Amino acid sequence: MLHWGYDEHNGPARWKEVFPVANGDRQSPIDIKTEETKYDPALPPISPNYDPTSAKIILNNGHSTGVEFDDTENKSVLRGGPLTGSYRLRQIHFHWGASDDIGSEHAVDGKKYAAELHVVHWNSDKYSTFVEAARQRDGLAVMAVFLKIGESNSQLKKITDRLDTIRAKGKQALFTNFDPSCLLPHSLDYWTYLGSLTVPPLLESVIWIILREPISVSSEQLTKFRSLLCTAEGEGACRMLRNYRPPQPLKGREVRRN
Ligand SMILES: COc1ccc(N2C[C@H](O)c3cc(S(N)(=O)=O)sc3S2(=O)=O)cc1
Ligand SMILES: [Zn+2]
Repeated sequence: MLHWGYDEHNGPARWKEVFPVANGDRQSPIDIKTEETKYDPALPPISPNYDPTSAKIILNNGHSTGVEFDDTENKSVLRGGPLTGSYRLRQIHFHWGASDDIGSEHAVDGKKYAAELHVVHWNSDKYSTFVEAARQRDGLAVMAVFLKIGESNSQLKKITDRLDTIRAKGKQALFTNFDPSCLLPHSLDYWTYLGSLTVPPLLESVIWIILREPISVSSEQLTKFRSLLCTAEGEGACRMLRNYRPPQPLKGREVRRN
């Protein structure tokens, strides 16, 4: 396998050849069986506090698109929920499929949404860099939001309207004055479990916080994601039609809800 991706020759089924942790005990995503989740009265609300001036750039990294934030100080953090201390906002990105009936990474009772937003944070109380935190069991916290096909999402439009300026892999553009809270649903009720990055190197360092209420996305907005390229300018154009990893074995893990 050359470079990992989501096609037959380099997709999730083959990642274990280069990243053996793909068969580990706390891999993500998972299918959340709601009947088996455990209500935990001790779980407090999650508390995102983001400063819009933290936003820096919007980019196409070849396997997703998203916004990167200035994480050189504690300006935008996530606290509460299952977290101890504060986790610093690093980036947001999306996962989607080749058609509207698939695309999310996590599933709920076997149901997949059209797409999934990930808001990535790292434990800046205990670790000094993202890369160091990404190697620790409690190093990362990713908040996931499901995108359900429906009305066009006016907040998401701020991102989908810029995708034609970053079509090729490696392209980026200035993107500031953006608070990702605008993409969160009304309710911050969540499920939480211990898992991993869903992209190589699949590090088992993520505390997952999955919001139970989805936000909307229109079919036209999703089409814009699928028009992104996973190849750089001048390379043979290959469209980013899908970039989700399928659900992985739970291996005895507990999924709690607040
Ligand atoms: C150590 O090598 C890494 C360096 C950087 C990254 N990043 C970019 C990825 O898009 C990506 C995907 C994540 S997901 N789907 O939430 O598990 S988290 C994340 S990232 O911002 O950390 C990942 C590993
Ligand atoms: Zn992700």
